[in-house]
Amino acid sequence: MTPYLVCYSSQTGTSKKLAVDFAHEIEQTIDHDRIPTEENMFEVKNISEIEKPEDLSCWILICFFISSYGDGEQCSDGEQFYNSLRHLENDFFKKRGKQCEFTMFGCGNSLYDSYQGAANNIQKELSRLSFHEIGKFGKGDDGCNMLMEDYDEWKLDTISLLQKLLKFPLVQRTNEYISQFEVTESDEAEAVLFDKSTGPPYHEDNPFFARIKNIEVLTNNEFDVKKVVRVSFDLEQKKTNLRYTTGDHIAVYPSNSESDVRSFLKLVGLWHKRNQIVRIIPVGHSIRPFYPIPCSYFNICKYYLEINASPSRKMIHFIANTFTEDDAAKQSLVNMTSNAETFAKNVTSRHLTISKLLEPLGYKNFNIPITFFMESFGKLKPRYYSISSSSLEFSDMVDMTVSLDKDSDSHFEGVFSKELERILDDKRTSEICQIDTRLPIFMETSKFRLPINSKKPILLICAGVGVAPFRAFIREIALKSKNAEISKIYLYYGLRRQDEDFLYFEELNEIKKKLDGMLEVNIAESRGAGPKVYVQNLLERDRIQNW
Ligand SMILES: Cc1cc2nc3c(=O)[nH]c(=O)nc-3n(C[C@H](O)[C@H](O)[C@H](O)COP(=O)(O)O)c2cc1C
Repeated sequence: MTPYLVCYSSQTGTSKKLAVDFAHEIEQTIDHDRIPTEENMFEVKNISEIEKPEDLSCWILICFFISSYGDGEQCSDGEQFYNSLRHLENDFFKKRGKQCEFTMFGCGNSLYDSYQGAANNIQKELSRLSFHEIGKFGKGDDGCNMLMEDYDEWKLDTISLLQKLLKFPLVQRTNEYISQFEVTESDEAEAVLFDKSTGPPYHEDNPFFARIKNIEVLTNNEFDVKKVVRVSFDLEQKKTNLRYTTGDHIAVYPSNSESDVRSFLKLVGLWHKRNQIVRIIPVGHSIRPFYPIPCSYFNICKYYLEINASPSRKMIHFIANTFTEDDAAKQSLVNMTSNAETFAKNVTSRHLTISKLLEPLGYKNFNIPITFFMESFGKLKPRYYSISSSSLEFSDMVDMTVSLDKDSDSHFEGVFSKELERILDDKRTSEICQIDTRLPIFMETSKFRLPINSKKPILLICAGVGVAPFRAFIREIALKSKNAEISKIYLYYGLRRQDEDFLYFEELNEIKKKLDGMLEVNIAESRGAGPKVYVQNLLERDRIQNW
């Protein structure tokens, strides 16, 4: 067992990514030749892997990375841990003569009322149990695109504090880049991509390649600026045993577009070698390979590496000082990173990818090894969506409703949005209007559920594509209405223009007729011919109603 633990709780992977990075960075500062251990000293674990909170005293120090969900609540992987923690008596660890220390970094979004609720709650409980907190409580704010900035600043302070307290023998750091990977070219056959032969159970590390049964555009605007599509997947349940409950989430692994892969491989000088099979093996223990070995450069970049991730200020600063000898290019990057606000304005808020950022400075002026990006960007993350079908109605099929992320001003397009656009194009051009595409998916359970057997009215409030899970709930209630008494549903739905982006218009009208007064649809139109109306205006109007 290692003496130090880095423990994360995460819904969509941000905290996990930071925890892995933190362990990796601190390991890099330790001179392992002068310390009698063969393994790394910082182990990374998901919070759900800690069987009981009493076990926390096994480690000298625990560095927590905790994300908040719901209304300042724990992510699903952290719920059980937090509940058990709350049941321990005051000063639990002190009374047992244990001296335990922790650091805390929370991931949250300041637009939520309970900003950092989950991290705050764990911190409070640990202090009550006489865990001693070291350093500053770090808070990463996703709300103003500052999460990575906040993290980098906290990391710098925390690592130097831990170095002093734990008295590690330190390696001398320079601007020199030392790769954490060993790269060898190979003439072997490529390993199977996303091993399709692995059967159930399907999960994040073993997604199911689901066939797209149907894809349709739900919006109706001339220039398709805000396009929303419904995608239906065949779950092939008899074979896969994949199940979901209405209100759950579906996660999809997108792949990077060929043009993005081309730009990226040109940047790292490997486009001409794109089909070369390579073995890229991590040297230390802190990074695990997230791609098959051996694999071609092209496939690593297309299916596994997050090449469109947002570059951090620290990363660009390092590139300026380490990977270019061109003074003009260097100076331009140094200016860009001079302070957090300039960087956020010029890079982060413009959604610049690394290829787009460096292209105007000339790819030939940089000599950046692909391994640097493998360390910095990591694995292509799955994208999570609310399921918009009812499992009671269709157990063998799952629908999701996706708004395609496209910003014509900054030329930004989301990775999955681009892929869906391509699939729509393929469908349009194929003669029989059919699609033959499979995408890697898995299911994620959630706490978002209809009340059980309640006769109370149900109030559903949403805007735009937020109607997705409500469509599933409404369809489910309509199905139940055949055999049972149901609650009255009030839907408050904000949209821009009824004739353009009223998603599921016909479906909702049909259900409304069928439910005979038990579904009330209230539309707030913000860009229609009349005055701007938002859902809050309708709620204010109807607040006297007896919901
Ligand atoms: C549905 C939802 C609810 C959220 N609720 C909160 C919240 O109550 N408080 C908060 O500080 N952040 C909240 N967040 C923001 C996330 O904590 C933040 O984006 C974080 O970086 C996600 O980390 P993860 O990828 O590790 O799950 C919420 C995000 C989502 C999508």
